[in-house]
Amino acid sequence: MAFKDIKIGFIGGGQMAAAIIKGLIESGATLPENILVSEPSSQRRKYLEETFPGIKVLFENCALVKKADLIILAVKPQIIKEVLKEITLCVDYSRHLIISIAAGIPLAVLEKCLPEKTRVVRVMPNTPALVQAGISVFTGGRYTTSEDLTLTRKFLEAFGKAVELPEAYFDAVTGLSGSGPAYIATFVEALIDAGVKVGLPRQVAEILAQETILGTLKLMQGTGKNPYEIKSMVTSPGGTTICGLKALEEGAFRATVMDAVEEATNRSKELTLLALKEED
Ligand SMILES: NC(=O)C1=CN([C@@H]2O[C@H](COP(=O)(O)OP(=O)(O)OC[C@H]3O[C@@H](n4cnc5c(N)ncnc54)[C@H](O)[C@@H]3O)[C@@H](O)[C@H]2O)C=CC1
Ligand SMILES: O=C(O)[C@@H]1CCC=N1
Repeated sequence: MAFKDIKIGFIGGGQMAAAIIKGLIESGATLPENILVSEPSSQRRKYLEETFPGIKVLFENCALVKKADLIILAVKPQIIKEVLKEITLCVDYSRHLIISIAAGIPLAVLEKCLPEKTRVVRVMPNTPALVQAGISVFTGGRYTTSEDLTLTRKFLEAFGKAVELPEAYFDAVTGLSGSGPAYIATFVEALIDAGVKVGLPRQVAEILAQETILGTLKLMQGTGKNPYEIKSMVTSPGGTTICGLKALEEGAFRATVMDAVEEATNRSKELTLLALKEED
């Protein structure tokens, strides 16, 4: 079946589902008519209908499963088992491919809660999907075929880049790229406040902070230079930048960033342990 003919059903129409839906529609990968979402909140259903004209928004998860080929589990990890229990009778392993984006929920748990032989893929996307600049990591389960993985890649590449990795990396991936947009946004916010602190009007600080981050990444990608080389290009002996860098070192900037990624990774591991423990 061509990708454009596949019915894509999202269970849960929150932040991440909406980011992916916007990416899918704006990239032209599929038509709004091929997208379905099941969502219990009436306010959210109204928002989705108004934001993405043409998509089908439902209340019931099983009704969605019956109408879709590719099912995206986009609910919070804490309720995923409840949702799996609800849909398991409606899942047809020969028709459906299930993609879970839930942080910390391992394939083993997903497969155990679904009918035998169900083809399941675990994905960790991130919010830049909203503007087709996402980075997603995926891994196939026990029953996925190479066609399923090709289809998954096609789906993910509609809203950014996709990398296939073993499941053992998923907690670390969640800590880095899954949660990463929040760290970067916090850094941008800090730069803006810093600009205001040294006397810049806030609007000026906003544009300078954003363009500096965007420009530095483009510089890195455009020249192929590594972060150390980019840093050296800016840092003259006895100049201004080295004084700023010293302050970052005194504030343990790099250790703090490492701690942030490690804490998020550990939380992902905790969610996994919790999901596995409930299995006993
Ligand atoms: N927000 C992010 O940056 C990322 C989120 N994720 C994962 O995506 C999943 C969704 O996260 P968000 O979109 O941030 O959460 P969210 O809270 O914005 O969305 C979850 C949606 O599920 C709906 N929902 C609640 N109970 C439901 C049920 N029984 N059946 C169907 N829908 C139900 C909620 O009303 C809500 O709209 C989580 O598992 C999270 O770990 C993964 C990568 C990045
Ligand atoms: O904070 C969360 O739970 C989700 C998972 C990855 C990014 N955000």
